[in-house]
Amino acid sequence: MNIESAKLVYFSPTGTTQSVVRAIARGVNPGTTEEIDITQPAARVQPLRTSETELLIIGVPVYMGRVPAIVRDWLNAIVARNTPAVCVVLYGNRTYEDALLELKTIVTKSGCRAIAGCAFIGEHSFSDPAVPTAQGRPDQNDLQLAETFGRKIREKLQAVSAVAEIPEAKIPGEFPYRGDSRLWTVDFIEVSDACTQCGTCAERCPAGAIDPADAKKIDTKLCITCCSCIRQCPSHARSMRPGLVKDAQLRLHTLYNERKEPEYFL
Ligand SMILES: Cc1cc2nc3c(=O)[nH]c(=O)nc-3n(C[C@H](O)[C@H](O)[C@H](O)COP(=O)(O)O)c2cc1C
Repeated sequence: MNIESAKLVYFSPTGTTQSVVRAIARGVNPGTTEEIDITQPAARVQPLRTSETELLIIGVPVYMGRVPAIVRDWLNAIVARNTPAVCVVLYGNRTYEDALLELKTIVTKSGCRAIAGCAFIGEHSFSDPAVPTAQGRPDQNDLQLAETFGRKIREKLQAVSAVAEIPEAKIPGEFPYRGDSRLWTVDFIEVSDACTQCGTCAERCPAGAIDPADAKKIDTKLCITCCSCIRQCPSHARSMRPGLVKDAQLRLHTLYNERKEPEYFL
């Protein structure tokens, strides 16, 4: 079967998931693509509906070994009918535990057929140039591999005449899921005098945790510690203050400095 269109769906506060999903789509090379970026709260209001005639490439980062809780309700609300789906997780060189299996299970319950899955490595959200973890990932090699994976998906689709004939991908993982998806409630962002109150951080925060009227005010109950505001501040006014997250940054840098390689399952 020929797939004429693909929907690229991703939650990607620091951009690594987005770039791998796009690279896979380049390899698949469908006629048309539509991007559905669910990083912002406003994009998670409408549920997604898909059909058998389009390919879904759906990506999330791994948070505590799991699919981020912030997008789980939206993912569970997807309405699909036999839609072939590619499940993508990005993790920060520690481990993806059961996140890929969890994503596959969610999309399957929504009516998709999970025909492929992969786990790629992205620079850890807590990484910075002084204390890096998986810095610069995904790199050129990763993105080339993502394109190759995309081409293999295309071949898998072309070898059959209907979605029901495509074997489901065997995804590693355990149930009950091992990771505890509860995130830390922590006041860890330092805002310096360089802040111009431009509002970029509040606009891009995936959790709506930053007050648009005062970038120094953060609702720690909503904050998901994704560090998008630190990365995207045009004045470099935001940083991590000492504490739980900063300690984790050093721990990750020390314990997970050996390069891991992407894996894919078809
Ligand atoms: C709250 C939180 C929890 C995370 N948990 C894990 C984890 O369990 N294992 C891991 O290897 N990386 C973990 N990471 C790192 C992200 O999975 C990784 O940096 C990913 O590439 C970020 O994707 P994005 O750039 O699309 O936002 C975590 C990041 C955050 C913010």
